[in-house]
Amino acid sequence: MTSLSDTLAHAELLEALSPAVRAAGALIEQLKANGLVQRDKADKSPVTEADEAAEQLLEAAIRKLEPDAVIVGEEAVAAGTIPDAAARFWLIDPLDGTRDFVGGGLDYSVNVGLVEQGVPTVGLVLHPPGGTLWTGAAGLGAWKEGPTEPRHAIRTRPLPAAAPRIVTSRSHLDDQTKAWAAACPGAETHPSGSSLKFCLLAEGAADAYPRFGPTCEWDTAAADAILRAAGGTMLGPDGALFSYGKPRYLNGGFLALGDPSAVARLPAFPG
Ligand SMILES: Nc1ncnc2c1ncn2[C@@H]1O[C@H](COP(=O)(O)O)[C@@H](OP(=O)(O)O)[C@H]1O
Ligand SMILES: [Mg+2]
Repeated sequence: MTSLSDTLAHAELLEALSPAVRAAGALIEQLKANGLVQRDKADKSPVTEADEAAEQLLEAAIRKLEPDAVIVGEEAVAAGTIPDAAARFWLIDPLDGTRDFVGGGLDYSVNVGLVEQGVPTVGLVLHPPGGTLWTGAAGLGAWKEGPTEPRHAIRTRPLPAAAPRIVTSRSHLDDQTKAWAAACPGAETHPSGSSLKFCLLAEGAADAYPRFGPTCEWDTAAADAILRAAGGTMLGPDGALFSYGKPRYLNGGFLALGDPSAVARLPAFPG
């Protein structure tokens, strides 16, 4: 069995997994260029061969580092492989934003996150169309790198006094979210798809991401780790830090913030 002392340090995990996440992104782009075959899962959400192939690649990359790793992957769960939550486990969403992806949109991402004692501690998020990779690890910091920008540290920004930027789901925008955003004086709202919303907070390009409806833990863990490592926070409806390893890996609503002190200056969440 792998013990905590056997596992690689967080910085080494980021280094070892970055090429795998990039390879998964390249595979997704290649399969997209070849033409996608789409079908509906039991929950009626779409899935393609790109989701499944990318998850297999990522799972193999984690197993190479940690043969006994507990890995919770979106497509494996859909196929009935649902590991019990452990003190240390990985969450993979090989293609977050599949609806956008199959619709020809570009807001989709590859996500790998590590959870330790309920806290997301390591995260990698790739935007395959743009080739941008965000990474972060608890206590170490967060980084961004892309074709036109070398790897550099990112930080969240203080909540601006005027015109805070609120990111919301494009495909699951509900009335509660609209009402919360409308109650923020002078706010600009930007609908977008997938975990990329957290990355905008992490790099200081947006301030809040309210989500009232459910998501799954693999949708948020990787990007949540990056956001926290960049100085942000992620709160549940009770105002406590959002935790992982919940029943069925199902998330309730959350409020992700770039500036943790913003919670006192924004409308009450969930209201
Ligand atoms: N009712 C629901 N229950 C669980 N997860 C949901 C959900 N509605 C949406 N999601 C999740 O929200 C993700 C999309 O987020 P967004 O709306 O911000 O783009 C989807 O990820 P996938 O595309 O990986 O399936 C999906 O898992
Ligand atoms: Mg997802």
